Amino acid sequence: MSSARFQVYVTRSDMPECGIDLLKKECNVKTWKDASPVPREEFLKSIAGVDAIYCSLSDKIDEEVLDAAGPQLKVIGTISVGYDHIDLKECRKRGVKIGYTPNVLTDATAELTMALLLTTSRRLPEAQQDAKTGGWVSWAPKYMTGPGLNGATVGMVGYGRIGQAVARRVKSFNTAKILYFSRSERIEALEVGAIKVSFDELLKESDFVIVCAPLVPETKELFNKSAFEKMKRSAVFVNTSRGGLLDQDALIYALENNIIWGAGLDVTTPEPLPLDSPLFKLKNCVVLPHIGSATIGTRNTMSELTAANILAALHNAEMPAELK
Ligand SMILES: O=C(O)[C@H](O)CO
Repeated sequence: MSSARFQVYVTRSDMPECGIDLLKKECNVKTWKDASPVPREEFLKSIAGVDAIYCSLSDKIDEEVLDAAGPQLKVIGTISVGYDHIDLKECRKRGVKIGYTPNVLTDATAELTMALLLTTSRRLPEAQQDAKTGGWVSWAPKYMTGPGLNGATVGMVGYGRIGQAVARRVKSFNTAKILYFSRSERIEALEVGAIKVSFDELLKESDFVIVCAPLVPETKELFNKSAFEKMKRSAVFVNTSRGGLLDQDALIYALENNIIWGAGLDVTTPEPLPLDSPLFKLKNCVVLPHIGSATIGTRNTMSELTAANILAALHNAEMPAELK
């Protein structure tokens, strides 16, 4: 084999093999030995001289990492559609390309968003717990009741690929109205008759508020105390995007004081959420461990796309999914 094989560092040992195998055909692949995020010190030490880094959303890619890798670094491939863990400006400054995984996880994430919404609104964890522990005494008319989607107004915050896929699914539940808040008017909204409104109007009108917007400086802590106070007391809040879109303490306050009805979170700050977080103690909150895209097929496709992005960049070819 020629000595010109590319050097790639992979930040955990359990990345789906199909992508790693693609890389191995052409590259020397060095992988962190454990199925957990590589410790920072180890990461910085291990990437000196590499051409590419295959990382996940748990790895912060900043100036220090780029310095530690060195000027030959060509590409960062992240197995995620979110890129808030990467310093885009710094990458751009150094000509380091970024590959990510849009589109391929849209359906899986939309499915999980619906599952979380229904799990929260229909109180499934609480109901199962009750059934298992003797709380199910008899059928009772008000027992385990919660808000339904039929006839409801649903507000989508963010109307990109995932937001649209959620809206299509929501529509099939016979909702009365779908509202959305987004920087620009979205032509795709016509498909489900979604109406663009201001953020405040969405908060005021919606029975369900679903967050599908990316975490960027403009959306950081968009949901603060004042936002929760503008929502209906009967509202269900669902976030499958990033924990940083909300002030978590403000959400805890809103849930503890019945300012909103309930919340379903697939993302938190930090991740994993510490076991002593008040969110775990609240009956009106469902917390999942960031599993939006976790179908077997989706994760395999994400891994292959991450590898394809890296290989294309290494060969100076067009990347299948470059973050521009
Ligand atoms: O950004 C992403 O890709 C999701 O949050 C995890 O798959």
